[in-house]
Amino acid sequence: MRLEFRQVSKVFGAKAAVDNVSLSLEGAGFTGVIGRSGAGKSTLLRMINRLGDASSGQILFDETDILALSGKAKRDWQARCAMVFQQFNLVPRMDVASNVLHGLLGRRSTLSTLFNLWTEADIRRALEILDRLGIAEQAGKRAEALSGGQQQRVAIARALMQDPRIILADEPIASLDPMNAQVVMDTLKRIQTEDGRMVIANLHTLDTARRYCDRVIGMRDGRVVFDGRPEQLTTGVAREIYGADASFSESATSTAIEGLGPDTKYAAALMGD
Ligand SMILES: Nc1ncnc2c1ncn2[C@@H]1O[C@H](COP(=O)(O)OP(=O)(O)OP(=O)(O)O)[C@@H](O)[C@H]1O
Repeated sequence: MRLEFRQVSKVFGAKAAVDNVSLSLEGAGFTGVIGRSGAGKSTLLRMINRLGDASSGQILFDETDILALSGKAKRDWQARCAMVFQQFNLVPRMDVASNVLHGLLGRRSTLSTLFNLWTEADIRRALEILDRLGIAEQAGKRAEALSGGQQQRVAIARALMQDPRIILADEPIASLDPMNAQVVMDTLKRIQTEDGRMVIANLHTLDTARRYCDRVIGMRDGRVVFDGRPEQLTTGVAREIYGADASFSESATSTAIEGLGPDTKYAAALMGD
């Protein structure tokens, strides 16, 4: 599988949130997109599954121009590239299993959705996915009763229900404590390596990008300013991506997954959040 951006831009008013980006992703890798707040990471991701349309350029998936899709073809594409969000976007009062089954929305008739007419096979699959992600025992609970890390795993389970080729994760761990962040990142890594899905994740910390990604894309002011392997992501390169001055410190972008990290408020301030 191949996802290719050809001179893609997205303009809001006079501002180019994404500015003439060309890049190509091949196969089932784990790609991290990093950059300070406002660099254009979310805008880039949202264009892939057509949550936001590009102003110009082309995005090709295996030679299909996905920006030209409409109607059913567009909905089918959106099911093939599922999105996971920072705030999980679950239905809080609904039980976990139903939240997962809602991943099938768009593939079913409105009527069967309205009356919760899931097939037995669908329900079995939802439970299998929850089991695989280690949260089967939560299936009957309301989503809002779960911890943030568990909720994000439910969101990933909902995404998997669509059997997507691509998983787009927009700051999937930004609202989680270090322990839960690690569980969620491990989960994303597993479904990339075990299932052969392409994962593209916007990440706000360098150590996470280094630890989980095969490839890192650095964005600054809408442009791709770095595209390489995690080991090429030196402190100097990071400084260029984040545009930080001499006070930039590598550890300031750490999530402290290992429990050694810095004050994350300081990191957020440094990156302009
Ligand atoms: N709907 C919109 N209307 C106007 N401007 C927008 C809109 N969405 C994004 N922008 C602008 O586009 C730029 C890129 O935003 P984007 O959210 O893609 O950045 P980001 O790197 O994901 O940042 P963050 O980490 O804060 O989410 C920002 O300057 C932002 O203000």
